[in-house]
Amino acid sequence: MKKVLIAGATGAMGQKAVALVNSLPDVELTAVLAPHLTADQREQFHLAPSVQIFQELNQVTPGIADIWVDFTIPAAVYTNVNFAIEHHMAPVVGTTGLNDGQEAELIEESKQYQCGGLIAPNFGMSAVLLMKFAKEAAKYFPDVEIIEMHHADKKDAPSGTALSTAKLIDQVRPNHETNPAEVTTLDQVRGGDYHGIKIHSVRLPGYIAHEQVLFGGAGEALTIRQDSFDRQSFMSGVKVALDKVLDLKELVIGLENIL
Ligand SMILES: NC(=O)C1=CN([C@@H]2O[C@H](COP(=O)(O)OP(=O)(O)OC[C@H]3O[C@@H](n4cnc5c(N)ncnc54)[C@H](OP(=O)(O)O)[C@@H]3O)[C@@H](O)[C@H]2O)C=CC1
Ligand SMILES: O=C(O)C1=N[C@H](C(=O)O)C[C@H](O)C1
Repeated sequence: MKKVLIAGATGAMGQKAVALVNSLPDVELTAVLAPHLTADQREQFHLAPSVQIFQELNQVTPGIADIWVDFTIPAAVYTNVNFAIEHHMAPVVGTTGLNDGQEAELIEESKQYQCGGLIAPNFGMSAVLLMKFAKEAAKYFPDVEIIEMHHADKKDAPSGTALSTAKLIDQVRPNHETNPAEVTTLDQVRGGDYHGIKIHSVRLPGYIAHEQVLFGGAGEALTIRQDSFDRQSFMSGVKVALDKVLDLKELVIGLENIL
């Protein structure tokens, strides 16, 4: 039986992850890390009496879990994953906000501690495929912009998925010309800029998680879009990660690399 700790267990994604782990025969939820969770809220968050509740990272008992699932906040994820690796808990990370330098450090650390893990900016199959298709299309359409649309409570912008999409496109797209005569009359109206790829972040109630990649060419355009209408859709990817993470030799970035 694989033992699992869920960090962020009371959040929108954490609650889905608790339900997933509770439903699987070969994994056991042994602990949660949740800053404001108290013992009298166990039932509300579907936590068995055996599940240890930790409100602070430094209270977490080494050996309490084999796998560390993280759906927390950008400000906490680096410290959490660092702690998980140092205590031989294989991280399965959905939390966004790690920068390239932090990811590189965590990969090195995972090698040093011989602790495999996965960081997936998106556990949904539609987003994984969108990124793959966008990378392919960018070889032929160097002019591209990304629009990501999320629920109004999302704490970070751009989304981790949009940033990953831009990085994948940047790896393959040929040089392209931007319009040198462009004038803007409103601050940041052209969106954020990742190596010349514009990213536009929309935050609205009613939305969950959606992304469009728009490619423009001479007399034609290609639009690739994915929609996550329900957070349950991310759980098939989390399940794959739970199945495979203990076999990984180091920290891997991207669900597509373990499918
Ligand atoms: N990879 C993927 O497929 C997906 C990734 N995400 C990402 O997952 C993350 C969480 O999203 P979501 O569930 O919607 O966010 P929520 O705001 O609903 O949940 C965040 C949770 O983290 C908890 N938390 C805050 N600080 C800490 C800490 N230091 N240690 C442990 N827990 C902490 C919060 O507790 P409290 O409220 O008590 O402060 C809350 O329960 C985001 O980064 C989001 O982008 C989201 C969807 C899919
Ligand atoms: O905060 C969210 O909701 C999501 N976050 C991830 C991201 O930033 O890409 C994944 C998905 O878009 C949902």
